[in-house]
Amino acid sequence: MIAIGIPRSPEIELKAEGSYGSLPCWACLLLELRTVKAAVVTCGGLCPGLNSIIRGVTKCLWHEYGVREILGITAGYNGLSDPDSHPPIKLTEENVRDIHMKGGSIIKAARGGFDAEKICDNLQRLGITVLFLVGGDGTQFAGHLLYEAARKRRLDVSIVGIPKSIDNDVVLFDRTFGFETAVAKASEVIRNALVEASSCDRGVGIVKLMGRDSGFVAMHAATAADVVDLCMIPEVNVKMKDVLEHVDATLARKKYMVIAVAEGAGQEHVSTGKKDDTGHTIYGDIGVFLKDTLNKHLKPSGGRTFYIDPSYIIRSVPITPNDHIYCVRLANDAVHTAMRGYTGVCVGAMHNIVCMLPSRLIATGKKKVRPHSSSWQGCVQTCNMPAALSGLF
Ligand SMILES: Nc1ncnc2c1ncn2[C@@H]1O[C@H](COP(=O)(O)OP(=O)(O)O)[C@@H](O)[C@H]1O
Ligand SMILES: O=P(O)(O)OC[C@H]1O[C@](O)(COP(=O)(O)O)[C@@H](O)[C@@H]1O
Repeated sequence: MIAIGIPRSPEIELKAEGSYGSLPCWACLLLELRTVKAAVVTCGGLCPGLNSIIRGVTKCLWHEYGVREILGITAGYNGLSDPDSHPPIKLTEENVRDIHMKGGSIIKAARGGFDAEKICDNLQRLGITVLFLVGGDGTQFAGHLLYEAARKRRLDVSIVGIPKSIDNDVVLFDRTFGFETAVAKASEVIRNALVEASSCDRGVGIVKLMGRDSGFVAMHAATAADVVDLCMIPEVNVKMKDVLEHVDATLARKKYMVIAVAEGAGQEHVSTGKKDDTGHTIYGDIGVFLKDTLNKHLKPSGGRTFYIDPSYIIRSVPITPNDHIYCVRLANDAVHTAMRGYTGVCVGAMHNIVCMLPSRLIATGKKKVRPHSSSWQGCVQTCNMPAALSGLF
């Protein structure tokens, strides 16, 4: 594993030196293991693989370090700020044994509830010395704030983030866990849409996929399914006139077609101008807009749409085998990172090597599809989309 520009937690280093003179850190940690109390929390929306991460962290702590005090914090940051209302559960080697077989998070994932000072109080009160934060850029931003607050108090706690995003929109790291699973499920749904569309004269299957700000799921699923004629992503603005022309040309050629659209695509046509309580933009429904617009457009010629919105089905499925392997790797490396006293960091793969980076870097924004990239242009080519919809003009 590689550490990029990261100092070790000074508090932990000082203590180790004070207690054990010049013993190497690894040995110090082995001697300190009796005092380790770990906790893991899952924040934000669901994503395939959360249970694999919880299990991987628990098993690594249990078997590699002999840690027996492991808490699953329930309901995201709510459970850290207010553990009396959201009591933690004990994680053991036994009660996590088979949890990777199902989707979701056994400790529940949630938004809201972040309060750095209250969380520091509770970390002290519960005696937590190692904390794993599983969540997206928002969670890791909050994780950075928590690291700063803990540092000010000189709390002996290692805070290590494991970035999560079904949209694969986490910056700097190669990919997020769960993304491959989402693409596999989304491709399957796209093929269902093909069955409907192609079993009807002038049928148009529309599949709306997750991706508020980044179109990786739609792009990869469209490319992988290899039956899509139009893919729309948030990073590429399109004119409805060009969309309708492409629909007409495709139907004239094939008599049916399939559209994969990311939920954040085409917001210029459906913008609500509103934000929710947590400050996130409320997106207009591009899927329903496309369905209604195309139904109106196709009615005179006898065509129709088949609209599928599988969002929560996709993110609630169990993890695929390769993705599970990635989760185990991330979980193990997160544990090794924390047990060496690093804090305020996230772990993830860069060029397929698991690295740790300061959490504040992960929180600097969202990764986006680049319209000029070979991935997007490859998707455009696979879908046989015209230049006007390619994002190049
Ligand atoms: N700027 C912020 N300041 C404080 N807490 C935040 C901030 N952004 C996110 N959080 C906390 O992290 C949680 C998860 O963030 P969110 O953006 O909803 O999902 P994700 O982690 O998947 O990006 C939020 O509900 C909130 O508790
Ligand atoms: O309905 P919820 O739970 O607010 O979540 C919806 C959003 O979460 C996402 O799945 C993204 O979440 P992550 O990238 O953090 O996994 C979006 O694609 C979707 O719009």
